[in-house]
Amino acid sequence: MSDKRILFTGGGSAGHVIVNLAVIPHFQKEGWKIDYIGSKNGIEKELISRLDNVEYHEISTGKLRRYFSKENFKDPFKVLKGVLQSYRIIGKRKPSVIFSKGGFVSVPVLAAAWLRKTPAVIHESDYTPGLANKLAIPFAKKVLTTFPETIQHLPETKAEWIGAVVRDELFQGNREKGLAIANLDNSKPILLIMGGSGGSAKINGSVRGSLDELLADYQIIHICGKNNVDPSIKKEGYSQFEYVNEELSDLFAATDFVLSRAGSNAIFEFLALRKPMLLVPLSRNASRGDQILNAKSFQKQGYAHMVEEEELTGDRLVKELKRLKEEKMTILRHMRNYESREAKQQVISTIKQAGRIGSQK
Ligand SMILES: CC(=O)N[C@H]1[C@@H](OP(=O)(O)OP(=O)(O)OC[C@H]2O[C@@H](n3ccc(=O)[nH]c3=O)[C@H](O)[C@@H]2O)O[C@H](CO)[C@@H](O)[C@@H]1O
Repeated sequence: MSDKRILFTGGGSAGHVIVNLAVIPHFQKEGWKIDYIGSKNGIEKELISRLDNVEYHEISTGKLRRYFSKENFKDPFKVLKGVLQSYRIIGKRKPSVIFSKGGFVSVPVLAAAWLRKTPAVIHESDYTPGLANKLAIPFAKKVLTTFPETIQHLPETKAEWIGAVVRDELFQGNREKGLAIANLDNSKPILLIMGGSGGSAKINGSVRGSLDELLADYQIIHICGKNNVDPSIKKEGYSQFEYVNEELSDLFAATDFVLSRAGSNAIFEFLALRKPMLLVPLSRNASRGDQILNAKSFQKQGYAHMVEEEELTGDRLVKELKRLKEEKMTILRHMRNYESREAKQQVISTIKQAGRIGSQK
């Protein structure tokens, strides 16, 4: 067997795992051994444990909060423990290269990689780098970006724009299967609602408050987030899910329009699949405002309409979703200008180069 070995990290939310899920199968096909460092309870553990032949290692993690909390005093020790644990794992598994998709769990892993002199590559999918990636960049050899504009926020010698990495299987969905899964039909256009991988209370509330008006125009697939399904709502044409794994490609194939948060991975998936979208980015009160930049960039290029969270009311939602339907052809025309670059292949070859393995098989 081959001794090619790679270690992945990234987690906290699905947005920090999905790119790993897209590239891991390619490395597996080429005979690489795969290790993954993640947290004890993060979504990465659940998503990675669904894969065969990936060894998952848990480490202690801290959260980098922008607000006061007693936990802020304990967290530096947890992060330090995470560095020591990662240092031991890297020493034992001896990967030739490490790939990080970001999130808090990745910071100690990258610090340990640097101490072990193991080359590391980071992927940043948002318009501006997140706090975890900012801390980890000094330890990395390369930083790959989804948005071309992100390059200006990164060290020139490390930054490389590669575009969005989308999972292959999302292009292989079947509309009829998707309709059957959601118990819907072809009588009205299908609106898919996704409030990010964790769901959005704000979007869920606005949608449910205007459900009858929305159902007059659309049938709805509502991915609400963990514990957010409301079983008391039983309306024809309205189908709820907590979180979707294998069935996502079929549900996407059944989708005509999208209402979504503006997480980078999700919106590039909708663009690659040519789904006109209305975006409600996470507000500046709850984040560094990266989703607002993601959404503005999409709006500027004609791929999406956008409503800021503070302006979201039931009436506005109904009005904007009617407008989205009316402007479908214009949005699709703009979307045709987007070329889905060979980002995945580029990520893979950059990772291999960083590990000085080149493209040898
Ligand atoms: C609250 C928060 O911190 N959000 C951040 C997080 O978003 P979040 O974790 O929501 O990430 P994204 O929107 O980028 O991606 C979500 C991913 O989960 C997948 N998916 C979602 C629902 C589902 O049921 N099944 C499923 O597979 C989507 O197809 C997509 O690939 O990471 C993104 C990428 O760094 C950032 O832009 C967001 O600001």
